[in-house]
Amino acid sequence: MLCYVLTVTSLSFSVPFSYSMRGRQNLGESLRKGKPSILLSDVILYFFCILSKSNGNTTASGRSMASSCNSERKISTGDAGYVLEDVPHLIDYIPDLPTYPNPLQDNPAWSVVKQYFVNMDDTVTKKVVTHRDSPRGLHFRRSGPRQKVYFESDEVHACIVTCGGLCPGLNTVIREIVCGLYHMYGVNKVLGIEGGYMGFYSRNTIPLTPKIVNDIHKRGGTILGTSRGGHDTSKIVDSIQDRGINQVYILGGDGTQKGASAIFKEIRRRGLKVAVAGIPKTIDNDISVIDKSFGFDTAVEEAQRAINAAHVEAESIENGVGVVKLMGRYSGFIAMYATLASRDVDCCLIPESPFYLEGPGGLFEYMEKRLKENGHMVIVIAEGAGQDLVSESMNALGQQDASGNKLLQDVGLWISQKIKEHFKKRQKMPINLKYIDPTYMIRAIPSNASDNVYCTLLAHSAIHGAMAGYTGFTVGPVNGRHAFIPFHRVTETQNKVVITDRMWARLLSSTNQPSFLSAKDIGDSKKQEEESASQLLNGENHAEDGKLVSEENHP
Ligand SMILES: Nc1ncnc2c1ncn2[C@@H]1O[C@H](COP(=O)(O)OP(=O)(O)O)[C@@H](O)[C@H]1O
Ligand SMILES: O=P(O)(O)OC[C@H]1O[C@](O)(COP(=O)(O)O)[C@@H](O)[C@@H]1O
Ligand SMILES: [Mg+2]
Repeated sequence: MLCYVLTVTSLSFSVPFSYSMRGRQNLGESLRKGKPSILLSDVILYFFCILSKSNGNTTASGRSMASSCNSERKISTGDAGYVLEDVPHLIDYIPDLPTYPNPLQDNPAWSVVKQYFVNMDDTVTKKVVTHRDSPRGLHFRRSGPRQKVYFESDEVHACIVTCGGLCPGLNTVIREIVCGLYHMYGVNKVLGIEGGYMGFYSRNTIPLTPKIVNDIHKRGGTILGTSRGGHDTSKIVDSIQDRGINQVYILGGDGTQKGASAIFKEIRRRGLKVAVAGIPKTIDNDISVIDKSFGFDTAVEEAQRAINAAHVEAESIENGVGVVKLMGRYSGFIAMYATLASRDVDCCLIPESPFYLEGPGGLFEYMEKRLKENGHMVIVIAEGAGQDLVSESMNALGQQDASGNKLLQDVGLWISQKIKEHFKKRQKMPINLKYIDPTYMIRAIPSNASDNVYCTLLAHSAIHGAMAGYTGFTVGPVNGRHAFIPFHRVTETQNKVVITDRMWARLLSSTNQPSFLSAKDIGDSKKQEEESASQLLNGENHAEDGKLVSEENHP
């Protein structure tokens, strides 16, 4: 049996985790050295794994399993270093809830599927690259329809809310939740909460039906509106309770998922039969664990148009320089993928890779060389790149938005100005610079075909999970298979481009830009890389592994 109790585990410090003996030795070693960079929660998981060896249970398939009662996490272990990090369920705090047959079994579209209910023991592995002796590592519960559901169709009163910045695909997810609930589960009471979290207690609601949402996937933005700030947990839960809502679908990024986790905890504290499901949204692809976020593909595709325009402009004039700013507050995935896809970019600057302007190996030296060779060049810069340099020269005040996110200086304008000033001094090399900032244009478009399909799967995963009584979870693909993931896993760390991964090397070799790293930096990163490779083999699972770039996905 799985169970969990409440502890505070959000504090982040560092020790690697592994189920294996080798991992235990590493943990001891790391504790002795005080090595930075892993999570307290993983330490808890580690100690649990040792303790749980004597606490055996049997799964539906008859294999031995052990389960955790020592943290807020719902963890069970199995043979060969198998660890399942499960998500909460309504029966964890409301025992004896009745179940009902899943209405999908009478649905003509679904009943033809050979195995339309997911096996209760199916889990999805976080680690796909393994060695013969390495432990199986961390797993998440596979998403999908279950044989028994915990809500009757006419009992369900769902609501949907969208929070944080815009992202292509929000309307598609809204549409697919409404249509999926209606067509798969016969649910027809769905409310849209207007204007983000604060809309729960300060705005009207919109009834959502398949007819109302029929065409919305063709529009950018969110028909519900969105906001930053204004998260008041008890007022939100009061509103959920007062309105008789029992399924809450929350679309948003890392901040939103933290808010969703607080809502889930308050709902559980009050003992309400309300399922809370998160659908991760971030155009920056900065949410960890999941393979990638919806809207990201669309953003990369749309960025091509801006890069192309910059290239056409730059190519048409002597010493033409095109500068394109793309979104990416802390993670440079859009800039990296847009650069790799375009082949017209000569330099890509991202937050994860610090750069400098002057002197040997700096940006200006590279620009001079490139302009001499080619007569024009294109620079792509992520909005969060070089913020330390910008703050230095602009005396930034450390302002924040309503959600507490750091407000960034316009690095695109800043770098354009710096480049102009530099080449003005170099009289023999006058340049012509065009700066393009397509950021909000990219964010406001509807999702492309592949994101639309992806949004549908995310919406369906969330619906199947909520109907099956799971709660306090977010959904997303892990190594290509959709899974239910506990909130804390996606909020503890951010997904970032790993500049020691092969993907960044591919980018450097395709643009030929300097790495801006000193020999010492390279030595340090190599050491880190070796350490993380050995941690990977020891079965440690870091939420910050950048799925889009990690070696796991790019052989
Ligand atoms: N730690 C937190 N706890 C509760 N709510 C939060 C937290 N961080 C952010 N939020 C709320 O989540 C919503 C969206 O957050 P924001 O950071 O703006 O966007 P995103 O979810 O895209 O990261 C806001 O309403 C904000 O108040
Ligand atoms: O101007 P806004 O609405 O605050 O949005 C700017 C931010 O939104 C983003 O597009 C996405 O941020 P979130 O996903 O955290 O909302 C960032 O790239 C950007 O810095
Ligand atoms: Mg965010």
